[in-house]
Order: sequence, then C-alpha cells, then structure tokens
Amino acid sequence: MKALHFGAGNIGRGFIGLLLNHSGYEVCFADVVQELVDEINRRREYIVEMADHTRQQIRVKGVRAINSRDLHTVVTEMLDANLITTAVGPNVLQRIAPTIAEGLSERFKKNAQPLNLIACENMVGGSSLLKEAVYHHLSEADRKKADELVGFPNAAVDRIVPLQKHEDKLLVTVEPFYEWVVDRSAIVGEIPDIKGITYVDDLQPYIERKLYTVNTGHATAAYLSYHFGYQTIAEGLQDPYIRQVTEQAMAETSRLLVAKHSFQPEQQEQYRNKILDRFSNPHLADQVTRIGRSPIRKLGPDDRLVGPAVQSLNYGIIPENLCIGIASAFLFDYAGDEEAVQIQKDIKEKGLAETVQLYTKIKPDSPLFPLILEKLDDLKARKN
Ligand SMILES: NC(=O)C1=CN([C@@H]2O[C@H](COP(=O)(O)OP(=O)(O)OC[C@H]3O[C@@H](n4cnc5c(N)ncnc54)[C@H](O)[C@@H]3O)[C@@H](O)[C@H]2O)C=CC1
Ligand SMILES: O=P(O)(O)OC[C@H]1O[C@](O)(CO)[C@@H](O)[C@@H]1O
Repeated sequence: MKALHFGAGNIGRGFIGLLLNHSGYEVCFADVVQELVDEINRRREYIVEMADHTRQQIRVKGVRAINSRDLHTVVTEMLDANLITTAVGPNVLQRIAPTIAEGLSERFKKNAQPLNLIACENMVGGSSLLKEAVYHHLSEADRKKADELVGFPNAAVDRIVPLQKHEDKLLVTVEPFYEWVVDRSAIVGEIPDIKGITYVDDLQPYIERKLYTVNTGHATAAYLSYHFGYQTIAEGLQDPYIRQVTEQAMAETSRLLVAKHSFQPEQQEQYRNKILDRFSNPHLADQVTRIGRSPIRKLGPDDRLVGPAVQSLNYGIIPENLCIGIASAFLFDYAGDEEAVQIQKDIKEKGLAETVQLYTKIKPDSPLFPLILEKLDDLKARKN
C-alpha cells in the first residue's frame, strides 16, 4: 500500500506520515522545499519525539520524498498510490489542485482502482474544498470517472506541533495527544486501515468541536498573549485575564456545541480542561506568532472565531468573550506575518470598523459588531 502525502512539514512528518508509516503504508512525501526533499531521500528516515517527560523517540523508516512542483514525478506517483493525504495549509490546497487533477487524468487511463484524498488541514470541509478545486481542472469525462472512483472524505486533525528548531532538520517534537477523525461515508472502495483514525458517519459535530474548542481557545489565547507582550502560549495563559477570557470563550463555544450537536455538557467540560492543559504543556515552547499565523484566514466567517460567534446568536448566546478574541486578532500587528501586515494596512487606510466588516463579514446591524469594537477599545485601554 502506498500513500502520497503533500506537505512534509510539522503535521506531515510528525502526525500523518508517522501514522501512515506505522500502519504499513509506504510513504512518499511531496513538498516544495527541495532541501527537505533531499534530506528525506538521503536518510530515508526521521525521528518523532514526544513532548513529555519520557522524550520517547519514534523512528519513521523507509520514507522518501519528491518535489511537488515536478509535475511528471507527482503524476507518476499518483498512478499506483492507494491513498493521498495533505497537510499543506488551507490556502495551498488550490495550488496543488491542478497537479492532482493531472495525476487523476493519467491514472484513469491506467488504473481503475478507487482512491481517497484526505485533506488534513485546520478547517471545516478541507477535502471538499480540494475536490472542488481539483474538479475545476478536470474534463467532463474525467469528472464522471472521479465521481465513481475518487473519494474526498473530510477530516478533523488534532495534534499540537510547534515550530521546530533542531540541529537534526527532520526531527519533529510533537505532543503525545492526537486525534484524526475521518468521514467514513465519503470513502470510495475499502476503508483504509490506518491505526489511529476514527471513522465517523457524520463529521460535522467532530470538526466543529475540534475547530471551535481547540483552535478557538488557542487563537484567543495567542492574540491576547501577543497584545500583552507574551512570547509563548504557556506564558500568556499564566496571566489571569488571558486565562479567564480564553476559558470563557471556550465555555461559550461549548454552549453552542452542546445546543447544536447534543454533546454532553460534562464531557465538553472535560474536553476543554484537557485542551487547556495541552496548551500549557511545559515540554512545548509554542510561539504565539505561530498559533496566530494567517489572521485573515482565522477571522474568516466560518473559521474558529467568527464562525462560532455568529452561530451562537442563533442559540441565544451572546458571545462576549469570543468577541474579545475577534477584537484581539485585529491587534496582531506582527511584522513577520503577511496577513497581519495587510490587516494593519487596512485599518490605517479604511479605519477599524470597515476593516472588521471586510474580514469578518459581520454586518454593522449585527449585535456582534458594536461588541467587537467595544472590546477593541477595552483591550487598548487595558494595555495602557
Ligand atoms: N502544526 C500543528 O499543530 C497543526 C497543524 N494543522 C494543519 O496542518 C497543516 C500544515 O500545518 P503545519 O504542518 O504546522 O505547517 P508546516 O509549515 O510545518 O508544513 C506545511 C508544509 O507544506 C509544504 N508546502 C507548501 N506548499 C506546498 C505545495 N504546493 N506542495 C507541497 N507541499 C507544500 C511546506 O513546504 C511545508 O513543509 C495546516 O493546515 C495546519 O492548520 C492541523 C493540526 C495541527
Ligand atoms: O494551523 P493553523 O490553522 O494556522 O492554526 C494553528 C493551530 O493549529 C494547531 O497547530 C493545531 O490544531 C493549533 O496549535 C493552533 O490552534
């Protein structure tokens, strides 16, 4: 069994590649960083280290890599692949779609075996988005074949893997916890036998629970920590105000999730507490600028902050603390992040209110709109 995995980065090597390898798949990574591709091919193995007191090292053996810009090689690998996975970032899915479409077209001429493509990105509907982008590049005839032979099951992936700084360029330090949930109903052919995947028939509750708890809490804590001058999430969460807002924002999304998906309140509370402990893992130095990266994406209407805030209103919840999280994202003026720079430029040129509307798509007549602006003033005042 062969898996082609796009993105040999932190999640690619430290989570998806590891699980595929340990389930017996021959893993071929496709990445755009030639140095990384060369190093994987030179060593054919790498180490994943657990961020806990054990510092357990797991060797991932027999892997190889290709450059995903090399169309011919990617297409060749796709001809006999049994599974394709991605962990490249939501914005990159559009970029790899033409290559995947070309690979499918060639594959259909030679191989009528089913194939599943699982996008392992932090978003709702990642594989569906990839499907739409791939279909855009397929002929009508190939779309029909893809309807029959290719599955794009959505997935929720959860494992905190911070930025890596090691002499060994391939070593990845990861938290011990992981969760990979995949929509079984969208699989074509046999269900891939991968140790560590939980298959479910309806992914929506799971992806929303993950994105709107782990990522909502993380983003809220990260933007507030940045605003108040903390470098890592663990440092920020020792600040009583940041801790309180983060906990309350996660409590607000829990109320939404309980109301919308009938999760048990007690289970949801346990889930939240475990996540707060994971954020403060003393064995991980997780930079707030990593967690806050790409604030335009994170302020999107369906993403971790605005998504649950808007939905909360439908259940009679006024998400005061989520609005603090949203407001704090507009204060993320980190010069090392293109999207943060763009937001600050827009604030200067268009003003705060118009910029909030531009990125969140929240209209001024929504009760959330004045709340966000009020929280922005409050956050600025608290810093002075
Ligand atoms: N780091 C984490 O803790 C988690 C990350 N995720 C998600 O996983 C995805 C990847 O995140 P990370 O691994 O942290 O990022 P990363 O930056 O470490 O890895 C992304 C990799 O994709 C590669 N890449 C970029 N463009 C490419 C292309 N056109 N073709 C092939 N490879 C390409 C990059 O060179 C890089 O090696 C994101 O969607 C993220 O939201 C999900 C759960 C946890
Ligand atoms: O990977 P993204 O979507 O930029 O966001 C960072 C988030 O992803 C994670 O790395 C893993 O879920 C979290 O640590 C953080 O909330």
